[in-house]
Amino acid sequence: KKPKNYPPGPKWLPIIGSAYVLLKKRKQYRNLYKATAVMAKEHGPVIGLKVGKDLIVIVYGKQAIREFLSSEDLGGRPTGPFYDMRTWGERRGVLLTDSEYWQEQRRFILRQLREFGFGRKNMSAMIEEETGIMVESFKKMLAGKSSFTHNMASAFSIHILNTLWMMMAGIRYSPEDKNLLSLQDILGRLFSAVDMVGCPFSHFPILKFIAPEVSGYKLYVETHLQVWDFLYKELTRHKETYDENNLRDFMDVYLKILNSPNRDESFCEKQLLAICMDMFMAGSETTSKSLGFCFLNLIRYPDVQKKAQQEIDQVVGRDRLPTLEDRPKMPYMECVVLEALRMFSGRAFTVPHRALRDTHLNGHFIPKDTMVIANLHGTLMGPDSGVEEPETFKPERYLKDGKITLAETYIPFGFGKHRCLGETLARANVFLFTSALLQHFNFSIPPGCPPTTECIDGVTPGPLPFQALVTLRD
Ligand code: HEM
Repeated sequence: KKPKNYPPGPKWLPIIGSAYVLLKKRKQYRNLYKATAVMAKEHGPVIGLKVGKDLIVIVYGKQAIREFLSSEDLGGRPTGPFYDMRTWGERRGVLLTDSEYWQEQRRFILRQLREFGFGRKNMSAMIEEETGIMVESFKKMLAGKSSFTHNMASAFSIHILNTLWMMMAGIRYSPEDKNLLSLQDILGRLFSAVDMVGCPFSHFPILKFIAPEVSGYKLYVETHLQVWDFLYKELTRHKETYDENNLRDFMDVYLKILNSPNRDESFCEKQLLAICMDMFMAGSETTSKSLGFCFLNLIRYPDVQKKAQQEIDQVVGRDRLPTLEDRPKMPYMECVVLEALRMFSGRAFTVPHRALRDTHLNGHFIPKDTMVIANLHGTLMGPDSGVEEPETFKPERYLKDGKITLAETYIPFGFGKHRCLGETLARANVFLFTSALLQHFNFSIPPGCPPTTECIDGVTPGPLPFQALVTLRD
């Protein structure tokens, strides 16, 4: 039965609840973010759903999103068979990262990542090396000609995986390496098996038993195990080569804590693997798809590209790659990054939260354990976002008198207790990859191949494959 004053939403049918409306609308609008934006028009900024056994609330619109992300009561993380590490943690007997544990781990991760990867110097050098590799591989693809066409929607994923894996385990693979390609493949399959608002088998647990293949359960378990094994092998290697006086990466710093006698109980080996898994899940597709949106728009808006290149030429020149030290002198490029992030997050959702106790949102009752998730389209592109022509790629919108000014509604990384941990790394990656490529190449629409602006529906929406004509700059 619907709880009293539960947020308005489509009618509930027995057993399936409102899943059928969500599915129908999703099919009609081809994207979950569009479907839920339309539902917000019908029902208001807080939409109450029931999918199978789960209560799910979707939040849309700038004010409701602010209230949601500021709420302590809504600061839990989902439990149960779900997209993140917990499911797989449960099977493996991990200490569940419920809210308190997570906040402790979160503080630790942020502190340590500042040293291995997020600290300005290390991070810049690490990403620059990778951008250099990407520029060289593009030059190879020219094969003596002045231009070639390339699918830019998926061009970045291997390189972004490398930057993440460098930070976690100190390993850089060559772009053709078997291990790296297999990791990319496994993660890709894992993403296709899950969904931001859960998977069929999490809402209808019986599907696990009666339809393991069709419900996606089998694929989900298999791919999780593969990533787990990949991480576990590396952890074993780290333990064998560990040297207390030479901490190489995030795994080593965590091992140091594990070796100390008075460590807190939330620290354990499985927790470390779970964090690595989370970082792959949260950091790989998000960053590479933001870069995909960036280049999709750079070919659609050649004037923006030209302006960015002028700034790069002026500040960096052509003799060395751009670094993070150049960033304060490149406000236009910085705005290109901000706009690319808006294009990505404006079609995405926050991570799912869970109501820790009975509470209220926007005047409606939210029972304990309801899953709550925000559609960021509401605050970054929606009608009340305050963003003019939200579908237009316009870096200038952030520049006021030569200074970058961000509106309160600009929250591509969320905010509050679950604010993105990887913001610094993600922004550095988008900045350095985009400026290094623009420094060396022009990108344009190949004759007769206009790109589509439709995007892939899924956990993280990305541009559909599109070709760019890549030409060496003179
Ligand atoms: C362009 C790239 C990225 C975007 C747009 C992005 C965006 C977000 C958003 C919107 C959230 C949810 C905030 C909330 O629910 O309140 C989030 C959470 C998170 N992100 Fe990112 N992210 C990006 C890259 C990364 C990277 C590179 C990493 C890791 C290295 C990362 C790690 C995380 C983690 C661990 C969380 C969960 C935090 C928590 O629950 O406490 N993200 N991100």
